[in-house]
Amino acid sequence: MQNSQQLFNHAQDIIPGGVNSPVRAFNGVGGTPCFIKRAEGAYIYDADDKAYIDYVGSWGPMILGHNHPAILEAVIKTAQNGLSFGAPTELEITMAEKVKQLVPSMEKLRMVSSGTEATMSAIRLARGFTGRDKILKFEGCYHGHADSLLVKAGSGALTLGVPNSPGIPADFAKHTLTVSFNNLAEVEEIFAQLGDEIACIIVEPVAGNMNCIPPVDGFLQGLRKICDQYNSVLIFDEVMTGFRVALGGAQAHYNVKPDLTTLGKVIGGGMPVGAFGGKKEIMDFIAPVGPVYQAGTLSGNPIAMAAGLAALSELSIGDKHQQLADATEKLAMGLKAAADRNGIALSINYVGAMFGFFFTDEESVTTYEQATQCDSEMFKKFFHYMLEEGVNLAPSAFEAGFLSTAHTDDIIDTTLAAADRCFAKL
Ligand SMILES: NCC(=O)CCC(=O)O
Repeated sequence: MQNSQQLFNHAQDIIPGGVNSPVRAFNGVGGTPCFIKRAEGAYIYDADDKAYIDYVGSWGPMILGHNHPAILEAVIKTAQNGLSFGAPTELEITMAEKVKQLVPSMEKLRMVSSGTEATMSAIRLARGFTGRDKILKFEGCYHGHADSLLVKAGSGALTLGVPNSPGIPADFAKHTLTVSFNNLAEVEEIFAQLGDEIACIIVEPVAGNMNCIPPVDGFLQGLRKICDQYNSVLIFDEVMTGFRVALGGAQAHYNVKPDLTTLGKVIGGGMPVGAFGGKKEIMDFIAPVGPVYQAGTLSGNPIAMAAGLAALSELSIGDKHQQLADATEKLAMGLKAAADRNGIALSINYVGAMFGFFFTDEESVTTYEQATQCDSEMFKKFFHYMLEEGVNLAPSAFEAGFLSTAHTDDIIDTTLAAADRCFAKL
């Protein structure tokens, strides 16, 4: 059995950067990514059999912890009937009903195989429905890697310094307008000039791809009002926040109803799944009912539906989101206290089971500028000290952290004790 370093050396010969998605490559922090052998609950285990408390959670899906028995059982049982049919199944209806029950603004929805597919399809639908080409997004928000959306993008694109990726024709990118997150005045200004040409606003209601930046009071409500005024479609990209900041997502948490919602991550329980949906009249513009084309060989795949349904069902039992919010608050408050004890300036944001911390003197971080001006060298050091201590954080200062129901008080205490030692070393 090879260790992570040997595997990484080998992988780089045959896979670009040794990884199948750039955020895994440790570009933001340097060093060798941990190759993972297995995971259970709040822990992942690398090729050297070292255990880590995991705050990445496969970048979001693992809200019930890794390898949850109910999800595993659903996958195994469903797989025995065949892996894919390319024909409709009852499971897809059950899934659509479940999502609609939890996120009522999704009157009709369609399943896809990733968050990128969900946002790409939602954008096309908004354009087809309104007959307009321009879209509005926010700097530092990331909505997957479809062409129109890789403009001033967050996540790995921001970490690698390629928020405007080569390969996207200028003729495509020119239709994507960008303004500052949490700045309603800029949105109003651009709509005053071009409102009749803007098909939609797409926004992460809590920005999770430039660290973790919640919306300021009135921001999401303001976007709703502007879209109503100009007959533009309001799209909440809840790939990260869906079923995470509340059972009904950020739209339930902040009580703002979008026209369309995109989902991914938690909805697949760890399998490749995404979904988009919303108002009936808009969704009925999709083929085969309407003219806007969208399709997928593996869309609504039975194993993926079974895994996702098991995750959503399990998540609906009891008040898991209160437990998740309490655990996240304990972690956030504890990190802040540990930083204070060691004389380190730290600012923390958290909502539901999502958090981010910033090495900065600023009391609160609400903008892209603030997030990108934080001390990234300090983050790199802290990341590696924590990794040595057996705590796995997202390997970039621009990614939110995630908790799961498997993160018990004891596990958080262990994390905080490690953080205390790491802050002391900075
Ligand atoms: N913020 C990063 C993601 O959400 C996606 C993970 C990936 O790009 O691999």
